[in-house]
Amino acid sequence: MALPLWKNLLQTTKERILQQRRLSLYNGAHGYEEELIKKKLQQFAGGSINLSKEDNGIGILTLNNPRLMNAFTGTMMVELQERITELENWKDGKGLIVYGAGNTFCSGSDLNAVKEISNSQDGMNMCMFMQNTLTRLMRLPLISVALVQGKAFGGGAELTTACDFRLMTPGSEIRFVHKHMGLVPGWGGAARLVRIVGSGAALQLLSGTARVDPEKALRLGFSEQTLSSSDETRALEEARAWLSQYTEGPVSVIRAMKKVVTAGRELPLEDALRTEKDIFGTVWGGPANLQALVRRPKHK
Ligand SMILES: CC[C@@H](C(=O)O)C(=O)SCCNC(=O)CCNC(=O)[C@H](O)C(C)(C)COP(=O)(O)OP(=O)(O)OC[C@H]1O[C@@H](n2cnc3c(N)ncnc32)[C@H](O)[C@@H]1OP(=O)(O)O
Repeated sequence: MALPLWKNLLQTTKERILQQRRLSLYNGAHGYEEELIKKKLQQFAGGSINLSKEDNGIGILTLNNPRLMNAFTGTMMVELQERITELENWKDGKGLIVYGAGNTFCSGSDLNAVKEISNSQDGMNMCMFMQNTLTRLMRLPLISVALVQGKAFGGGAELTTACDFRLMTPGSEIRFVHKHMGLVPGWGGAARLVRIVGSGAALQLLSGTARVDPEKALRLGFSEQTLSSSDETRALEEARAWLSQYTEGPVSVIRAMKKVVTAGRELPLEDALRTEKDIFGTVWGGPANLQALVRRPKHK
């Protein structure tokens, strides 16, 4: 007998919460108090994280606090988590561009807020909150690009590592300034940077607080391309065009492709192979596969 609607909705909501708990890196077992840190972060207001979901399946996530070089206030950290949840539930999503308003990327945490949460408990909870959020961003079944204009400093540099790719505009700069703050990365940036550029280059960038310009980023394999324009609008159009070459095609196949690569990157080999098999099963004999068998495309 079908469940009454309210029970069905409750079940779905419960499943979604459990799913998000499963997805999260940290929970109560790690001493992580999400509701506590969210309440604390809400005390530091300013700026916003905006998301527009376009018909072509590409989302545009805007870090919007240009007066402070798009530094993350507390409410922006909470809004980033809310936008990531929206993106996890966007079943037509294929790609994502993350960029900053005012022709600059992000200069990390809002130092005004950082001063107020410099005690250990708040700092560790903020660290776990942002690691949870950026890990979910990294695992989205969408192909993601950080469009770096101007400066990506500190946590802003770490945010670029949670995207699949980075595109940089002329004159832009990524810089892990943590050492100057008496810190190491706390949002997961070190763990991801090692996997992107290797441990040697990562150690040099972190311990040397090197200015990574577009040319250096290309040499390190940290950036895919230096865009031709540093004009905000034209750079966004170039980023859309670059990403579209990878998101062109059936949404089910693009999302499955990101999932098999995520499995290959994160799982031990045999688990990755089994996950690939399971994901293969979701597209084999599916509409896109059957249509291709009729069309018999020539791959010239
Ligand atoms: C886990 C890492 C994480 C953490 O520990 O929580 C962090 O990210 S710590 C923060 C790391 N980031 C920084 O240290 C960057 C600090 N900012 C700068 O170095 C410079 O602002 C800049 C990014 C190089 C840009 O310099 P410039 O072009 O000269 O602009 P201004 O410095 O004049 O900045 C304009 C305006 O913005 C304010 N601002 C900039 N960054 C921040 C920030 N992270 N927090 C708060 N406010 C910031 C800056 O103070 C200016 O405002 P006014 O002083 O009111 O004019």
